[in-house]
Amino acid sequence: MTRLSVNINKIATLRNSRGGNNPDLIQVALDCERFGAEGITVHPRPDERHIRYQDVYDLKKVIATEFNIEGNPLEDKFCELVLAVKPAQVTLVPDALGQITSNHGWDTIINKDLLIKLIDQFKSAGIRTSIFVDPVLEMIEAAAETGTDRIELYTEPFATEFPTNPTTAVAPYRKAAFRANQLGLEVNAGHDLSLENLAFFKANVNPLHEVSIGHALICDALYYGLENTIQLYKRQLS
Ligand SMILES: CC(=O)[C@@H](O)[C@H](O)COP(=O)(O)O
Ligand SMILES: NCC(=O)COP(=O)(O)O
Repeated sequence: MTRLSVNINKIATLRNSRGGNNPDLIQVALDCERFGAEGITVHPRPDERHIRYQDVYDLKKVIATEFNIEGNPLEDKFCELVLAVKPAQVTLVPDALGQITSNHGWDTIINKDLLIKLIDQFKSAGIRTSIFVDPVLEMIEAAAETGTDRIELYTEPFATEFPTNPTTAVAPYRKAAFRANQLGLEVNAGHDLSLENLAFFKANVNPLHEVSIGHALICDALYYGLENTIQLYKRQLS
């Protein structure tokens, strides 16, 4: 089974654009769960341009499915936030300050000692860990040596190449998931997954424990409505 975790960053972007509380992030998270989402993902950034740190504390109080917090552990408040909130999962992402969106995975070889320390800290607090990586075998092998529970495969390159050459686009991900599985790592995936490319990705990448999807899903919800959209995405994963 592949779980669908809905990333609600874009709901917070819309809310923040007018300074009030419309749409209500907490209500949207609860509705995503009611409509079938198996998890909620947020990726707070230091500029709080979408998810605010306070949102993360507020969400934790109400979320009944799996709460996944993504972010860079080198940012000032990130580790403190995650350790206080204790989500089901933390996904470590090596984004630079001010980056528009995530655009690469960790170099798990160069950062291995740092990652070992962080993973130990989060796992000791009972939080499942995931490391955001490109589908490169050496990076996955080094990730396994950090003690992490999972990796999250960064899927933007797949999504970009998918329309012209789906088989070539998915090949590195298929190999990466296979190797991760051999090493005892569970596999998540995310970034630019969509209604168009998700079923093909799922059919080729095994095992796949969770996908986190935000941008395309929220765009689709403008046309199909949130409930229908979540059901459409879940159908791609069944
Ligand atoms: C790690 C990842 O791929 C997503 O969390 C993505 O970076 C979402 O962040 P933004 O919504 O800020 O683009
Ligand atoms: N981890 C990926 C994620 O949470 C959502 O990425 P996107 O669907 O907004 O590109």
